[in-house]
Amino acid sequence: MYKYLNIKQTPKLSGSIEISGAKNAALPIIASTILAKNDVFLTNVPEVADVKTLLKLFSLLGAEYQFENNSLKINTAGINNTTAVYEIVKTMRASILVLGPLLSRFGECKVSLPGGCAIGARPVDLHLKALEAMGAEIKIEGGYIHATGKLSGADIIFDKITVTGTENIVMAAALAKGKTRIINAAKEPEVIQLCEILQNAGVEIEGIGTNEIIVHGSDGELLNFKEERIIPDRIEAGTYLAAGAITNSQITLKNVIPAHLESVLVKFSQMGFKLEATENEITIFPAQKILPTNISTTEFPGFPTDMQAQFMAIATQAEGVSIIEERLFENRFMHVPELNRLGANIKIQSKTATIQGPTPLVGADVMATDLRASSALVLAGLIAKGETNVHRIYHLFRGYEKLTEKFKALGAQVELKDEPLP
Ligand SMILES: CC(=O)N[C@H]1[C@@H](OP(=O)(O)OP(=O)(O)OC[C@H]2O[C@@H](n3ccc(=O)[nH]c3=O)[C@H](O)[C@@H]2O)O[C@H](CO)[C@@H](O)[C@@H]1O
Ligand SMILES: C=C(OP(=O)(O)O)C(=O)O
Repeated sequence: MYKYLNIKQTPKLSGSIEISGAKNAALPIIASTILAKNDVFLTNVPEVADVKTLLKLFSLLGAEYQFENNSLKINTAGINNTTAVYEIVKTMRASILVLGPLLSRFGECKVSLPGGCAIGARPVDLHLKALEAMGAEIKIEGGYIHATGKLSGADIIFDKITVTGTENIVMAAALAKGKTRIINAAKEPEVIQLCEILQNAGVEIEGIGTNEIIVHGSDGELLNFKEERIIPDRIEAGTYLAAGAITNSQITLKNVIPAHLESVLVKFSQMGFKLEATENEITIFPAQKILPTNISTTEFPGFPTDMQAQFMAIATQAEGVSIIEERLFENRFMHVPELNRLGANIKIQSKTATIQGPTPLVGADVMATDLRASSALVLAGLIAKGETNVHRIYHLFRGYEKLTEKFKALGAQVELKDEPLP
């Protein structure tokens, strides 16, 4: 039975919540355990659908794990199958993250080619070209990437900055023979944590957190992982701050790293919200007047595309015209027609959305189309008059742990309900 999320208008939120571990850090780090020779212990692992999907894939490959209370113990010694099947990859594109480590450990693997998704075409050509430069032979057969060969270090120049592309090549390079130089590498905190964990496991890596990473490969020797704690989810944190902002309330988030949210915090303060941050907490305070904003999404440390939809929801309540440009994904405005159904006045021209605020919102039935688009609809539902029902919410559970519990803890009236049969 499918569920939908019923949200009743909530004039004010209050209180505090804990932010979970980052989905986009946990996924590559779990993938990297393919390179381990020992049991790996990870804590602060979010219990979200994407993590469970990756673990299901690991079971199919022959790995063993225990996952309880956000702690994961994983052993990949028993991997005896190197095919990531379509049935898994179609539900989660990030499955592509097993390509680099499987190939570097086993010299052969097959990974279903991820198709496009709701936010764009999202090719993986840059991952494949980089692996070819390291000596892999890549064939596309029956919808699968079939990669073979022993990897050697190489100079890789990414034509575009790619997060999972950088992660795949760092993992491939960790076991390759010789030195791999990745130029135009991604600098996201999740990429940094993956590099640091591999470094703690014995791989020499230079330039972590810069756009040129150098990995000295172990030439096939498996790694000795330490126990590691997944960093807090900066996008989950940004989403709850956006809930504070759209309801113009004071709320506090615990277990966050404010430095990972700098570009997002700057936009909140430009919109009139006061913020206070300590080492691992952030409090947002109401604005006297919500000001319009101009946002252009870009790679870290710029404004993240994964926060674009949430800011669009807030911009519907700003006094004036906001302009939001989406520069990373060509189809990441699927929330716009749904926000307009709630009463927003948003026009799209090519990569740019123009939001005329403030517009009163009125509850309606709306459809979630992808993870962050869904969260923008939940935010809008908090302030929409009456009740809003967000359908297809399985998207939300890909990336938000204990979503209803956390919103309820902040005083929101949200309920999961069973979809009535047609
Ligand atoms: C699991 C994970 O960490 N997902 C994040 C990751 O996705 P993901 O790693 O898939 O995103 P990329 O950084 O690779 O994509 C950036 C741009 O490069 C393009 N591209 C990428 C690879 C390639 O081989 N060819 C190519 O053309 C993409 O289509 C996109 O236009 O970074 C995105 C950008 O910050 C975030 O929105 C996602 O939440
Ligand atoms: C786009 C996202 O995830 P993915 O890359 O897994 O689709 C996201 O986390 O917002």
